Parts: sequence; structure tokens; C-alpha cells
Amino acid sequence: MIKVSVVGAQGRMGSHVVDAVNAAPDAELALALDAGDDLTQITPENTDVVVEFTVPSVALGNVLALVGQGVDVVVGTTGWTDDKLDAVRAALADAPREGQSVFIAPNFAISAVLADYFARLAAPYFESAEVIELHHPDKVDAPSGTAIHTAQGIGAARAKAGLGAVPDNTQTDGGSRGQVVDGVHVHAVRLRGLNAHEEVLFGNAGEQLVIRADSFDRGSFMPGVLLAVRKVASGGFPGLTVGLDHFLDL
Ligand SMILES: NC(=O)c1ccc[n+]([C@@H]2O[C@H](COP(=O)([O-])OP(=O)(O)OC[C@H]3O[C@@H](n4cnc5c(N)ncnc54)[C@H](O)[C@@H]3O)[C@@H](O)[C@H]2O)c1
Ligand SMILES: O=C(O)C1=N[C@H](C(=O)O)CCC1
Repeated sequence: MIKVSVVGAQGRMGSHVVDAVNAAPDAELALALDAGDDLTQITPENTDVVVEFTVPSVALGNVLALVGQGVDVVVGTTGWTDDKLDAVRAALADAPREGQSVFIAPNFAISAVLADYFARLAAPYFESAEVIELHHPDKVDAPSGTAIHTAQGIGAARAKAGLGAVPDNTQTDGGSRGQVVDGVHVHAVRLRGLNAHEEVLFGNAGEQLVIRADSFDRGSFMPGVLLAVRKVASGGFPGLTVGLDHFLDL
């Protein structure tokens, strides 16, 4: 049995993870902690893998503490900049246990992971590309971590293909053109009734490709979370891994 502790266990995602771990035949819940709880309760003796779903402002501190306590961590919280990822890599280099792992996924839903992958495949073939993400209004960060990751992938694929800047003759912008991430405009919608959705729009003269992923329910993230827990617990992914695509045969 894989012993799993959950940090952020009372949140929208953390509470689903607690249920998913309790329902999994090969995992058992160790500790379910939330804000104000002492993370030093988590040790390699009681926990194989910690699942961290909190808020972007605290996730780095939690991950660094947990790595220092000798446990592997699967992270779904957003807000990961290059500097923060470097801090995780540095902590792993000094980790108390050999081969310790941190896995971070911008999105655990297979639809979103595939949309992201297909967007990277399509990117070299289109002059224009924009990303629209749509989420529930209780979300604290914008744009979504998934949209940033998708835009970064499109930007990298465009650069590799030698494409220049996307065409855009906007002369005045009060903010409607969105945030530019690696040359790709990203737009965020917050609407009651939505959960997590993303549309990637590609355009050439006379044609358009739209790739859309919809997570209607937080249950859609749970198979990906359990896959990550199993992969990390297997010991086959030492160091820092970002993106569920690494665990899929794409
Ligand atoms: N990767 C994915 O597939 C995926 C899917 C959905 C949400 N998310 C991300 O997960 C994060 C959480 O989303 P949510 O909707 O569950 O948020 P939420 O606000 O419902 O839950 C966050 C929980 O973290 C707790 N918390 C805050 N500070 C803490 C601390 N220092 N230590 C322990 N717990 C603490 C809060 O009390 C709360 O219970 C967000 O960054 C969101 O974007 C990622
Ligand atoms: O509901 C959220 O919050 C989500 N956050 C992630 C993101 O920012 O990409 C994943 C989708 C849901």
C-alpha cells in the first residue's frame, strides 16, 4: 500500500484527493492536513507520497519543507515560476533521502494534458495562436497555471519552428488583449457555473483550428493524481518532473 498524506485536505481539490485515496485499492490515507496544521508530523515512516493542493502563495514553502523532511511530493497547486522551480531543484539536490521526487502538474485531467500536447504539435503550422481559459469565480489566480503552461509550450514550438511574432495591429489596449506569455496572448474568464476549461485558437488565412478541453467536475483530476502518486512511489522519477505528459505514452 502507498501511504499518502494530503496537504490542503479541506480544500476543493484536497477533499477530492482524500476521497480518491480512500477509494484506491493500492493506497491508504496517512495524514490529512490543512492551514494551521504542523507539517513536521509528516515523516518517511508514516508517508510515502504527499499530495499538495493549497494556494500559490504557500506551495513553495510547503514543498521545500516536505522535501527537507525526506518525503516525495505530488503538487497540483499553481503559481510555479522558473525561480520557484529552481528552488525545488536545489532542495532536491540536498534532500535527506537518495532519489527523492517532486512532481508538479499544471493540470491532472487527461483532456487538458492532451489539449496542451496537441497545441504544441499544431503550433508550428499557424500564424496566429491565442489561449482562452475559463474557470469558476472562486479561483484566486489568473491566468490559470494550465494556460500559462500551454502558452509556454506554444511559444517554444513557434520559436523552434522559426516563426516570428503573432500578427497583431492593436493600437490601443485597455487590457482586453490579455496577458502575453512567451508571445502568446492569454485571456481569463471567471464565470459561476464553470469548473475548469481551456480553448486554444490557431489561425491562418482562411482557416482556424480550435482545441478545447473541459473539466466539468473535480473528479476528472483524480485519475491523474493517482497515476502521479503511483509513478512517484515507484521511485522511477527522481528529481523534479513537471507535467503529467511525462507519465503518458504520447
Ligand atoms: N493541477 C490540477 O489539475 C489542478 C486542478 C484544480 C486546481 N488546481 C490548483 O490547486 C490549488 C488549490 O485549488 P482549490 O480549488 O482546491 O483551492 P481551495 O482554496 O479550495 O483549497 C486550498 C486549501 O489549502 C488550504 N491551505 C491554505 N494554506 C495552507 C497551508 N499553509 N498549509 C496547508 N493548507 C493550506 C486552505 O485552507 C484550503 O483548504 C490552486 O492553485 C488551483 O489552481 C490544480
Ligand atoms: O480550479 C482551479 O483552480 C484549477 N486550477 C488549475 C490551473 O490553474 O490551471 C487547473 C485547472 C483547475
